[in-house]
Amino acid sequence: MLRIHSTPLLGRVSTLLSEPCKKICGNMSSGYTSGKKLRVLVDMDGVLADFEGGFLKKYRSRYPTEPYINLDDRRGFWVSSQYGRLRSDLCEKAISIWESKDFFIDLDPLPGGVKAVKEMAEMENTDVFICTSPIKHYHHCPHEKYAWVEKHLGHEFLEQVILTRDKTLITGDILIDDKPDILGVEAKPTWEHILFTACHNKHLTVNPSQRRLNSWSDDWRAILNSKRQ
Ligand SMILES: Cc1cn([C@H]2C[C@H](O)[C@@H](COP(=O)(O)O)O2)c(=O)[nH]c1=O
Ligand SMILES: [Mg+2]
Repeated sequence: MLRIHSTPLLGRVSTLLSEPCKKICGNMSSGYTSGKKLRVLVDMDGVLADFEGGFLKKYRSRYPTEPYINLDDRRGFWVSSQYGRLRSDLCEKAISIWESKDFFIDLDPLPGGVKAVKEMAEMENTDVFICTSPIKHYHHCPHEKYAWVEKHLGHEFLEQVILTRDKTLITGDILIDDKPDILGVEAKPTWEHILFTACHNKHLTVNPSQRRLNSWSDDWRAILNSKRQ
C-alpha cells in the first residue's frame, strides 16, 4: 500500500499518478491539512433519485389491478407501512418492488440534483459525499446505488459514496435528507439535518429550528454558506 506522509511528498507522488488517483490524493491532502472544508452529506433516495416516482411506476405496472397511493396522498416516510395500512398484503407487494433487480438503477434523477451536487463538488473548501442507506436485501441495491452514481455523476464520484444504515455515525456539517427522523446510535450527530421536501413529508409540521430545502431550485448555496466559518 502506498503511504503518503507529507504534502511535499504528496506533490511529487501526485505527478506519477493517474487522474483518478490525483483526485483521491488531492482530497487526502486538503482534508487532512486545512480542517476548514465544509463537509456536505447528500442523501440519494428522495433527494437525488426519484424513489417515490420510480416505485409507483413499477408497482402499477406489476400489480395493475391492485389499489395504489397517488404521490399527493403519500404520508409518512415508509411506503411499505402506508401500503400495509391500505391492505395488509400490500406491504409485501410494495417491498417486492424495491427488492427487484433494476429498481435502483432505473430511478430517474430528481430535477436539478445532479447539477447541484456537481457544482457543490467544484466549490472551494467543500467536500461532498453521497450518504445513502442500502436495503438489507443486498442482492441488487448496493451495486445499483454505485452504478447510479457512476451513470449520473461520473466514475470519479464513486470515491464520494458512503453506504450506511446509520447516518448518525458519519461526521459532516450538513446532511440533506428527506427522512424526517434520522436516528442511530449517535445521539448527537455532528451534522445539521436539512429536510429535503418530498411528497411524504411536505405536510409535516417540523420543529421550527429544522431548516428545509424545498427542491434543488431552492437556495442550497445559501444553506451551505450559512455553515461556513
Ligand atoms: C420508502 C422506503 C424506503 N426503504 C428503503 C429504501 C432505501 O434503501 C432506504 C432509504 O434510504 P435513504 O438513504 O434514507 O434515502 O430505505 C424501505 O426499506 N422501505 C420504505 O418504505
Ligand atoms: Mg432519502
